[in-house]
Amino acid sequence: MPEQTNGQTNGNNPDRPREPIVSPYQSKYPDPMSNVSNFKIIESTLREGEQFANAFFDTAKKIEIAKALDDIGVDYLELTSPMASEQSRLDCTAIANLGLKAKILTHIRCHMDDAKVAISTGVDGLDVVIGTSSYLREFSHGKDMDYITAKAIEVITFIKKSGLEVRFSTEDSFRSDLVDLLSIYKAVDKIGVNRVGIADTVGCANPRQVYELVKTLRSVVSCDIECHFHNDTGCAIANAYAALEAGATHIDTSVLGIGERNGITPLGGLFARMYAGDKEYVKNKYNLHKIRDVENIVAEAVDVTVPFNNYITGYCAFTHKAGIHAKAILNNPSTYEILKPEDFGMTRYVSIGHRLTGWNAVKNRVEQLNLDLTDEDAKAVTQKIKALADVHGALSLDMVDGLLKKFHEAKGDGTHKEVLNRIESPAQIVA
Ligand SMILES: CC(=O)SCCNC(=O)CCNC(=O)[C@H](O)C(C)(C)COP(=O)(O)OP(=O)(O)OC[C@H]1O[C@@H](n2cnc3c(N)ncnc32)[C@H](O)[C@@H]1OP(=O)(O)O
Ligand SMILES: O=C(O)CCC(=O)C(=O)O
Ligand SMILES: [Zn+2]
Repeated sequence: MPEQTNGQTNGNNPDRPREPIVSPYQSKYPDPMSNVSNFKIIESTLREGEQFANAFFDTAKKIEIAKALDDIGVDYLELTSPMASEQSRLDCTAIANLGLKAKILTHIRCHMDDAKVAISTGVDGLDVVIGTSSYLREFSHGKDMDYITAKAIEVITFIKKSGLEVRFSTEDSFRSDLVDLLSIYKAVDKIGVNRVGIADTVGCANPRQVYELVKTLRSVVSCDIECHFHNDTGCAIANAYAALEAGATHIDTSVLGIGERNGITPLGGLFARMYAGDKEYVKNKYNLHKIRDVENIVAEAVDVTVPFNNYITGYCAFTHKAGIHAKAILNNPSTYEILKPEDFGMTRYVSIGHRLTGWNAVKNRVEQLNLDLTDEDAKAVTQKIKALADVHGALSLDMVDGLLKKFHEAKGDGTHKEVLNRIESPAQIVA
């Protein structure tokens, strides 16, 4: 049994019962609009992620990340525009030639020059974007909707002629006029664009607004619908889920959510959310055990640590602490877990060396250590752990084990109660 030293015991027990995830609020009937059980991931760590403040990926690192994401089974990899720099262009070509299973896309402005250079890199498809909100029309490119529509048609037609997949996206969609949006999406759908994209560029949208816009768009275009959500106001994962419920087909992600400002929908967070929606679809399609590896590669590359409360891989994502939780978790992990750690290559821990612990969790540790102690004994040691933790803070698992072993030894000659009374500090346990 692998052990932790920070007061945590591995509570995994394969003999314990597990139940399927069931929510009484889950609809009993299939929703024909919803793509929660049928979606694709456009992984943009190598595009949006490169826009993260700390990001600088050299060619070798981009290739390492691309391969790691390909191992996970993401459907697409989106790369920085080849117009960004000469090295960006060379990197696009290099990754397009790796022979990965994922389709390779690059991201360009709605501009013929960009399209020509992008096509020459050998990627499988181009993601074309142009801002349609009044902010971007006035302060970014300065073009009106007539110009944007005509240019979109010209660029898409050109890309299609080259045989590549093409997506057309409006930047800042949620601050754009609805009639403008639907008109341009209809126009590009008519000429055979493969996907249209909605982008919450400033992270202003909420799930209800997302649902409404995607549902409306779904009734207007026949092509696929991609969605891109920034996380400025904390809705990026929920918005992705709402978009899929409303009929979107593709979601943009990045590893750890890195991107411009505080980033976009994180890949791991999307996995967690979608697993709760349709576990079998997510487990069968994606290699969930690899998420930790790619997060570690990216975290190191951009010089950050994986957040303590990260979805799935945060250090406490599967740690249970309070006595009430610990007892129930040890009886049946589904009581307090919606995600099975083992499905993600992770391990559950039960933390017992603190003042919130309960005798059931301590008794479980007694059993793991094969000690012959009664329930009353476990309760007595639990009280000692609490008393020590009140004064000295949390005890490590080694300390808890030491206390249990000392108590157990002393039981042989009947001095266990005295031994417990004598211990006034953790130092005395190891003495
Ligand atoms: C919301 C997003 O994240 S969109 C993706 C953002 N990605 C990037 O910006 C990629 C990295 N960018 C770059 O390397 C550079 O900005 C380049 C190479 C794309 C352009 O560089 P520059 O020519 O020096 O222009 P600059 O960055 O100052 O301004 C952007 C130019 O693109 C134009 N533009 C902006 N958005 C678009 C668009 N979607 N479609 C067409 N043109 C656009 C602007 O009007 C401006 O043109 P100007 O040169 O006539 O002023
Ligand atoms: O191309 C897109 O759909 C999104 C572009 C982008 O990064 C954004 O609008 O935030
Ligand atoms: Zn973005």
